[in-house]
Amino acid sequence: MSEQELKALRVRIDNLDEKVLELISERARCAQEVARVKMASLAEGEVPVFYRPEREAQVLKRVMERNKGPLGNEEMARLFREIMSSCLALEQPLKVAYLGPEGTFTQAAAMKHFGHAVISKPMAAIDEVFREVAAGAVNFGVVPVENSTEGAVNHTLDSFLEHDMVICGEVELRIHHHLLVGENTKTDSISRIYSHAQSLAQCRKWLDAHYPNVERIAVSSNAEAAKRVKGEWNSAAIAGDMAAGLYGLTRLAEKIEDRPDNSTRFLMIGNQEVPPTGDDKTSIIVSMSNRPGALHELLVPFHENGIDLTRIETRPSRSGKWTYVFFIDFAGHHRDPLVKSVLEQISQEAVALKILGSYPKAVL
Ligand SMILES: O=C(O)C(=O)C[C@]1(C(=O)O)C=C[C@@H](O)C=C1
Repeated sequence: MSEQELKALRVRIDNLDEKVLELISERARCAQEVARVKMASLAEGEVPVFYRPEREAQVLKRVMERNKGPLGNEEMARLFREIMSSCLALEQPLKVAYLGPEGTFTQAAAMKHFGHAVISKPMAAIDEVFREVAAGAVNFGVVPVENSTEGAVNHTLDSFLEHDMVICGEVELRIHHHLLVGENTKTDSISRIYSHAQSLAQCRKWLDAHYPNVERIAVSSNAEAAKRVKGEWNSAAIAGDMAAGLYGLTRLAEKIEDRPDNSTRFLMIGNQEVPPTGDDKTSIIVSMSNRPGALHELLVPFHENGIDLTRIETRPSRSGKWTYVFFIDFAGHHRDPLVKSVLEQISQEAVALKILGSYPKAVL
């Protein structure tokens, strides 16, 4: 390519950037107008709801449907995700608590769902995220709920039994783990590897093969593991890209998770009910009396009405020995007539039924 060609293309890019800039600014002014309309149409005592997850899901889907490339759909939606995040911040800057410290996969999930224009607050434990939301100190919380290799995150499920929370979104994140070391690490003398228990489990086979005699130490998060390694010469951490960047560690081995499709699903929790989008999921907790056939009775209405169950998890209930509650996720919104009738049937058989929330299926 000649210098002249390059120069001409850069002039074209500059011109296009000016147009993109003007269009983004126009969109942002439009969002400010939306905020004004929302404020003007409030009934007395009503609080404005600026964040609209159902609308955001619609916008992102539309972008993906209309995208003609060469950028991929996900890439394009990610750009629009950030534009919308900044537009919302003009209306109201959202405060979001997540399972910290900084650099965790939960923080990455929060950014993937809300974009970067939020005020984010790392919390030391899952229960603290729930409490922060319940206290109204933040608008939303982000917690992990299940991993494709290791299964349920029980702390999260149990926290739903203790707090009245509304699930208003979900996000899935591909989890890549790396073996990380600091500048001073003697890589041939590694005698301990730190990580969160779930991550150690997700890399068990790799560790057995490559570091069979090295002590594995479970700590509160991957980011905490990365932080410890920074100051030690004989240790390594298993953590992701965000933690590596934050604590200045380098990758001794990349993508060491045993399953290449290793993914974690996260939930957004708050107090806001989300209207239907036509492509939603609902999460419920049900407790049944301890008698033969109870689980069967619970599942039949879903089957008979053709409702797709996406997940069922059992946890000990807090109210008696050897009694259980079921966490169930299924396709549909609790306001859909079919779902409504299934929930009515179940509530006739159940000891208790609680709708945790209906929310748009993850778009990104
Ligand atoms: O449509 C709205 O209600 C808006 O506030 C606008 C907008 C957007 O930028 O598109 C911003 C924030 C909401 O969460 C959803 C969408």
